[in-house]
Amino acid sequence: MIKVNLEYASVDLAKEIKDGDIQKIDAMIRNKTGEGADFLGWLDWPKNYDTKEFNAMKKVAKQLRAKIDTLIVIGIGGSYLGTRAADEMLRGLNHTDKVEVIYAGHTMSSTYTDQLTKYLKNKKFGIVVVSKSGTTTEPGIAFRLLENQLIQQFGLEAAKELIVAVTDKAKGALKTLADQKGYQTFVIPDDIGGRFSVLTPVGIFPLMVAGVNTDKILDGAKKAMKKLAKQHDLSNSAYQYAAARYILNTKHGYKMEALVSYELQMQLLTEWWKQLFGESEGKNGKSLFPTSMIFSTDLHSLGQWVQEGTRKVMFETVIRVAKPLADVKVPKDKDNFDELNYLTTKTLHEINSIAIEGVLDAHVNVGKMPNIVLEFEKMNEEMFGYLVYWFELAVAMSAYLLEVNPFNQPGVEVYKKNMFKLLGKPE
Ligand SMILES: O=P(O)(O)OC[C@H]1O[C@H](O)[C@H](O)[C@@H](O)[C@@H]1O
Repeated sequence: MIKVNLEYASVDLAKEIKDGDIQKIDAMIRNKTGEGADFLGWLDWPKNYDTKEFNAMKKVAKQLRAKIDTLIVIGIGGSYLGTRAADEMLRGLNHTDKVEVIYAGHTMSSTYTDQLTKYLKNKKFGIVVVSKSGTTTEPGIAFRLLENQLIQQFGLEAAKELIVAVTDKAKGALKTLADQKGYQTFVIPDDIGGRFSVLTPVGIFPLMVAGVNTDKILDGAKKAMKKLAKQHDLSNSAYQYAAARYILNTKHGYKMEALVSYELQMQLLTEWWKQLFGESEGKNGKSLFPTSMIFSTDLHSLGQWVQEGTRKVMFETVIRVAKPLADVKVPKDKDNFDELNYLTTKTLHEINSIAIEGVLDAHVNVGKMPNIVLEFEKMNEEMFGYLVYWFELAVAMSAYLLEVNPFNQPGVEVYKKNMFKLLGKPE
């Protein structure tokens, strides 16, 4: 379902990396002998997840969905980006669905929070609050505010049916609070870190409430798991991608990778990818800075920089989708004042695909910017599950190639400590 095309990348895997090194790291991942191996629960998750819990989630999600018109998903980082990535990629602007999903707790903006609380005054809303640690400040504040509002609007008893928490099985303030107040909880497994957790209740439960077919997402992930588990060397496409970006970074001197999609509805997917790669690899003074662009949108802003700005700093990784969720025809117009009739023999997706060809040529051959092309078969639920698993395996390989632990994020604590000190948080 994903092919890595290195035709435009100026990388020769056979010459620039030893297949033996890839095989060694693959064995380290599979045998769980590398640094951070306690957090490899995602590796077998598509076959190991608890179907009983998933059936219970389906039931609760159905009940909640029947009661609300708006779902507030509270969470930050790995506790929200994957859900929103799937929601936007799969549902997008599909307002025919009965539940609108709004995200909170990923910001401390007072303006956003105030606007949200006002917007919810006339809504029948429910809350899914997600936090692995159960102690993160942003979702904590958002939950305190919105829980209060929900209780005021619908009463204490109703709150027990309108609020669900996804958190650690035993520890953290959120778990204590949910148990004390009688809110339903679902579990984030101990051995799966936040940014690897979208296929656990973290992403799956809110997506169920949103009406997304999560069985298909998990089918896609299982497909990826099965296929990639058989390929221990550079025949594995996730490893090809990891190796190519590693070579561009460490041997050709590139410092940044921009993930580019021509699908507007993959914008949040690129945000999810940024956390996955940024937190997994940005350690010990190493790794590429992960950034992203949406084309053709950003060709009209950053396109100039990409074409002619500083060279040898950034390369692009382009997602090319073969089959979109839907396609549109450009209509014929008898007057043709806008002079677009020449496009009416093509669909919008065909035009978008031709744009990719033109841009690749401009950026690679004229602009001398390497491009890795990721060929995605389609853009549906199955594909979402597949690509999540695929990128997770790729980042594990990629971080181990850099000799960093893919599964911790010690640097994130530095700002938090400062902030808590300044805020006078009790020890
Ligand atoms: O799920 P939580 O414990 O609330 O954490 C949410 C996020 O915040 C932290 O600061 C971490 O750096 C992220 O990896 C994590 O995804």
